Amino acid sequence: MQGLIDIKGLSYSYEQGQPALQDINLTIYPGELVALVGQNGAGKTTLVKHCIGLLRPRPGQVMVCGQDVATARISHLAQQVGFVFQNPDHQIFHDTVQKEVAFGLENLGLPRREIEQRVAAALQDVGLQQWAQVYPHRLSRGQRQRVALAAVLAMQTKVIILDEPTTGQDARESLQIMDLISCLNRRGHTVLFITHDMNLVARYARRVVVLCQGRVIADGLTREVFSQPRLLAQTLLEPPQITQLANRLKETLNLGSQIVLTVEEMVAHLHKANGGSSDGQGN
Ligand SMILES: Nc1ncnc2c1ncn2[C@@H]1O[C@H](COP(=O)(O)OP(=O)(O)OP(=O)(O)O)[C@@H](O)[C@H]1O
Repeated sequence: MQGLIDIKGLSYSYEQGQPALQDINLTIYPGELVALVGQNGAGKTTLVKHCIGLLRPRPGQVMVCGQDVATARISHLAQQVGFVFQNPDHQIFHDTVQKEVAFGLENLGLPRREIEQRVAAALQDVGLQQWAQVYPHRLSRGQRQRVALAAVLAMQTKVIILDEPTTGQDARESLQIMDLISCLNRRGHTVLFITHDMNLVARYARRVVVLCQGRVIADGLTREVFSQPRLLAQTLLEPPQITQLANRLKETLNLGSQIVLTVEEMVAHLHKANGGSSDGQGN
């Protein structure tokens, strides 16, 4: 299958810096929901900036929806791939939420009625419909993050990339954002998200890519990657606590080689160990 994002031999160094990326080879396929993880400075943001044309490969090649980012116009890429920055204030600059979300659509020259419909739908998706006429910087950081997400949703891009989408959200809002992202993925968007939260990875991502010092050190099913705690430790990451607890109780729970990713799975295994019948495997 052809990848929507296809990265070959990508390396990158900032001026006078250590290499931020070294020989990255990575393909993201249509319909995937992939988590990109790694400790601070591992190169995650640098990698995704190449996918939206903010950085140009040197050397290497990055193809996004069939376009080579080395030569594609950013405005063309923006119709295929949407990007939500870690800090929403880097992308919010209009004086109402409505105008902010409409901006990309106006640049595309869409009819007024379509713009209004898309903006309303996007604001509804992120739960901000009643804030349409508000000055964005009056909103909380979590709400501003959702304004930025709405602006991307309104563009209806095939690919959505999010750099730590739950930063500034409380636990309930984080789950709401991730549920929305998961819903967008089921509606057909291909999603790549950066996070430091391994519980979110375990709950939402079927595939995880681990970066360490600019290199991909693991890329596979979340369940398989989290079954290798020593590999994760190279980049100071740990599987979720529930996964670690289940590993310690492997024999009691009769888990064999099965990996537990969520509390719900743990409960199912406990139930089974006590004579119930659920197999508890999700992703
Ligand atoms: N604009 C820049 N100029 C110089 N060096 C940079 C710049 N941006 C990032 N770097 C360096 O490149 C390396 C990778 O940074 P990057 O921001 O991609 O990592 P990250 O994994 O996204 O980190 P974090 O989780 O802290 O956001 C780091 O060593 C960082 O200091």
